[in-house]
Amino acid sequence: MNDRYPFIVIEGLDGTGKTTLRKGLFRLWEGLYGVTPLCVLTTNFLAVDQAAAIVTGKYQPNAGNRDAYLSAIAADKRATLERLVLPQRPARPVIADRWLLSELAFFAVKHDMKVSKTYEALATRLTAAPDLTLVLDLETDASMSRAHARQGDAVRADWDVHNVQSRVRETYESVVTKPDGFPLLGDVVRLDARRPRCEVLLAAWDVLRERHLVPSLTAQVEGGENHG
Ligand SMILES: Cc1cn([C@H]2C[C@H](O)[C@@H](COP(=O)(O)OP(=O)(O)O)O2)c(=O)[nH]c1=O
Repeated sequence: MNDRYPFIVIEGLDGTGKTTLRKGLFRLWEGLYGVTPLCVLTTNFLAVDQAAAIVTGKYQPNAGNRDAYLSAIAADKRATLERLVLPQRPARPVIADRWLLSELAFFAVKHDMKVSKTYEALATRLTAAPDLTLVLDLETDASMSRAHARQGDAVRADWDVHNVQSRVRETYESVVTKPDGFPLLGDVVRLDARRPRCEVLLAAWDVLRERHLVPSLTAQVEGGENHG
């Protein structure tokens, strides 16, 4: 096992179980290896001068602020890579709650922008890809009712509605079925999120193991190595 830990992205509609899976992976890494992952979000407001463009472009999207928003999230992602993800990878895995796929869907749904066009705009600014993008897939009705049942859930009328979420899901699907066109997503693996959460966690862990993204426990014991 080299000392480079993986950068893992979890994508999926609200309510599909991203937080649940992230917490499960976090505990497995801590419990099995004594290594605490770093968890980041799709936007971390690290490019401070871009914060206003991010908030306006996300919550009041219109044709006039589209390009400024795209450029702002590219700058924020670049700052997140340079200041959080890349420096931490020698020491711990990094798990992102949403990353590029969510942005492709936002621009497709809100601005009718082709995913290839959004991708190109972001790709020119990004220096590194995750090893893996896990896409939690669940019928829109089911994800929405899970999300709405959540305590304190803030529902947005222009986003958390069935026809919008269905279009977001269709966009995910269009990308997941053509991953070769989107190398900055890393390996893209769809997980069936209808299953009980322990099965989803096991499936995700199997994907990591198959790709040698988790250290082998035997090697660790034999080598007396402790990554903590
Ligand atoms: C994964 C999962 C979550 N839930 C609940 C827990 C949460 O209240 C809600 C949403 O899960 P959550 O993990 O918060 O999803 P996301 O981060 O993608 O929005 O659904 C279930 O009822 N069953 C499940 O299998």
